[in-house]
Amino acid sequence: MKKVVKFGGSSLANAEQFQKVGDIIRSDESRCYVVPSAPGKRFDEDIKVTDMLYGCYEAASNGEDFSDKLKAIKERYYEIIKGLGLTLSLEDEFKKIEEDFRAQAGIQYAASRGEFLNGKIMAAYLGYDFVDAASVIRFDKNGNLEAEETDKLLSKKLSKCQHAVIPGFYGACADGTVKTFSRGGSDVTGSLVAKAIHADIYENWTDVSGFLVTDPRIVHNPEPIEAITYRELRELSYMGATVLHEDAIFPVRKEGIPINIRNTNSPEDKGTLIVESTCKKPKFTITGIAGKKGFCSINIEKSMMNSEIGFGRKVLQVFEDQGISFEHVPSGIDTMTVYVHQDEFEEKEQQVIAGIHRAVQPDFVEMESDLALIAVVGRGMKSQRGTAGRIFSALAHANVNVKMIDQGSSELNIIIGVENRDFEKAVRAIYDIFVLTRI
Ligand SMILES: Nc1ncnc2c1ncn2[C@@H]1O[C@H](COP(=O)(O)OP(=O)(O)O)[C@@H](O)[C@H]1O
Ligand SMILES: N[C@@H](CC(=O)OP(=O)(O)O)C(=O)O
Repeated sequence: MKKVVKFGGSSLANAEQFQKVGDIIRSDESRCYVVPSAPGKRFDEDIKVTDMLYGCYEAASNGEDFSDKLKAIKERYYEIIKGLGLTLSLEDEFKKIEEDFRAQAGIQYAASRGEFLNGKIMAAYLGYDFVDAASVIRFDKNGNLEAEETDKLLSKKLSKCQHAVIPGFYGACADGTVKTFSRGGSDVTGSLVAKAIHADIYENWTDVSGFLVTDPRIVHNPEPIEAITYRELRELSYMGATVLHEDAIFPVRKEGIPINIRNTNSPEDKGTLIVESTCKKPKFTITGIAGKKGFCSINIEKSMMNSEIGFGRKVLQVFEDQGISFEHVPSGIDTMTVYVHQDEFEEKEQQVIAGIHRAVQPDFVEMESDLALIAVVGRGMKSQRGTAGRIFSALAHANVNVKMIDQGSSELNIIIGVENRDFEKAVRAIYDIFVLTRI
C-alpha cells in the first residue's frame, strides 16, 4: 500500500501544526510520499508565506530595500525549525534567494521558495529524502504543465526513493526556469505524484473535515460530504469550492486513484472520498452548492433570431476574437444571453458591443453587471422529481430574485444567476431547504 499525502498551508503554518502532521505521517507507514505547501495563516489576520514572498519580490523588482520583508519570511521558517527542535540551517538557501531576488529571478521563482523551504524542513523533520520539484515537474516555456514528461521524471526519480518529500506548487522548464501552478497548486503536485507512483490513495490534508456541502464561510458548520464523484467535484471546484484546485482531479482520475480529503486538526474524521463512481447514495438530494461573484450578462435581442443559422456562432466569435471566455449562454426564441467574467469583460466592453453589432445587427443589446452564479450539484438530482421547484421556492421565500437558470441535460447540476448582493442569502436558502429538512 502506497499513499501520497499533501498538506496544505493551514496544516503547516507553525511548529505545532507540523507536529500534528508528523504524527499523522508516522502513524501509517504507507504514507511515504509527502507534498507540503508553504506555511499558511496561523490566525485570521495573518499573511500566508506565499503572499509575503510575492510582496517581497515586488519590492525587490521595484529596486526598493526588501531586507525587512525577507527577514519576516525567514522568521516564519525559524519559528518552525526552533519549535520542532531541529538543528537545520537555511542560511545558504536564504543567501541564494536574496541574490536571486536582486538578479530579478522572476515572480514565479519567488513564490515557489515558500514550498521549497518548507519541503527542506519537512524532509529534515521526517528523515525523508528531499526531491526538488524543479527536477521532476516539467513546464513548457509558456508555463503549461508537460504532463507526460513530468510523469516520466517523477516515476524515474521516485522509484529510487522509498520515502520522499516533494514540495508542492512549482516545477521548472527544461532550461531550469522555475514556474508555478496557479494559486492552490500544491494540490496538483500531489495528484501528479500519486499518478506517477501508482498510489493506492491520494490523501489531501487541510483544515476542514472533508468537502462540505457548501462553503463554511457562508453557512456555519455545514455537513461534510461522505463520497463525491470526480464529475460532481469538478463542477463544485470550478464554481468556487476552493478546497481542492480544479486541475488536481485530472492526473488521479486517469489512474482511478481515489482522493481522500482529511482534516489535520481532526485526523480521526473520515473526511470525503472522491471517486470515479460510487453506488453510495448521497445523504441528500444535492451533493453540494458552490458559487462565485463577479459576472456580467450581455443580453442580445433580434426578432427572428431563431431562424438565422449561425447567429450564436457569430456572437460567440466576437467574444473569442477579444480573448474572452464565456460561462453560460441561456437562450430564448429571439434572445440570447452570454455570461462572462466581469473583470475579463470590462476593459473590452465597447469593442465587444461594436463587434456584436457588426456581426449580427441585433435589435437591442443590454448589459447587467455584479451578478453571481451558483451551482447546485448532485448525482442524486436526476432521480428526484421537483428539485428545481424546491430550489426556486426556497429562493422566493428568501426574497432572492433569480436572474438566470441553466440546467444541462446531464441533470448533474443547476446553475442559478442572482445579484452579487443576494449571493450568500441564496446559498443559505438552498442549503437549508435540502440539508436542514434532510431530504
Ligand atoms: N465546500 C467546501 N468544503 C470545504 N471547504 C471549503 C468549501 N468551500 C470553500 N472551502 C474553504 O476551503 C478551505 C480549505 O482550502 P485551502 O484554504 O486551500 O486549504 P489548504 O491551505 O489546506 O490547502 C477551507 O478552510 C474552507 O474555508
Ligand atoms: N502556497 C501556494 C500553493 C498552495 O497550494 O497552497 P495551499 O495548499 O495552502 O492552498 C498558495 O498559497 O497558493
